[in-house]
Amino acid sequence: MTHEVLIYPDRQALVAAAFDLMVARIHTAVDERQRCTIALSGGSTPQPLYAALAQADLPWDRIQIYWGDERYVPPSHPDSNYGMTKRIWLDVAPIPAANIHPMPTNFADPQAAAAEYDRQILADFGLEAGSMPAFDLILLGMGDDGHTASLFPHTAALSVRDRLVTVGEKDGQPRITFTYPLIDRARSTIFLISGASKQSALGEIFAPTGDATIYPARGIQPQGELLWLLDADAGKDLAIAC
Ligand SMILES: O=C1O[C@H](COP(=O)(O)O)[C@@H](O)[C@H](O)[C@H]1O
Repeated sequence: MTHEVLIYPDRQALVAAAFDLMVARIHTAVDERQRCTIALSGGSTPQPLYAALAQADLPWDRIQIYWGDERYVPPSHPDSNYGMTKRIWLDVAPIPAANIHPMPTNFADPQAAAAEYDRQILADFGLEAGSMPAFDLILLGMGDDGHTASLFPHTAALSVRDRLVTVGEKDGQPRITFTYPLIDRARSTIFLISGASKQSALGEIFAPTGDATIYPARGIQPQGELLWLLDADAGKDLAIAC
């Protein structure tokens, strides 16, 4: 399977490439399986991509949208990954409401929220407990510290192998996150990474040896396609290290 690093001159070119790749993966999935299951990242980097997708002519009724991680806040909170995506993309595109599957953040115990999303995904995919579904496309970002989804350095979520979804933690605050095994089952995993602040973590992630508990994005080892899309600011000097 393809594992590739692609470096684009600037953020605009990065977003254009990610848009073309996502549109192509959506059409392939719909042609082959009559639907496309996508898990999205949050944060700032994918926002222009989501704005572009909002205007795209896509088979919206065939697209099922999930999130790979979420901050434990209500959808109306400025930090909500779902809230951001809704405003920029999902409120604009003609996607049926039933095809949008935000992570729950209304349980008193975030573990219960993670368990509920796990259950929902299995039910939506028509699978039994203990199965690991294959998303058609998982979009990932990466923080300056090398975290991806809400798999943060030195946290318990990094060791969870028996569930689809678990509780992550950032600075003592809970997050909900896909686990490594669920991400690794995806048919296509696309990292979207922009900006010079990501250079140092990327250097560690692409070093021949290293520790995924320090740089969690290093632990992503999908059996399907893996594409690292970087802009030149993020990928500076990386071609040498790869
Ligand atoms: O907290 C998060 O951060 C990462 C990276 O975000 P960015 O702002 O540096 O693009 C993101 O991928 C993740 O989904 C989000 O919850």
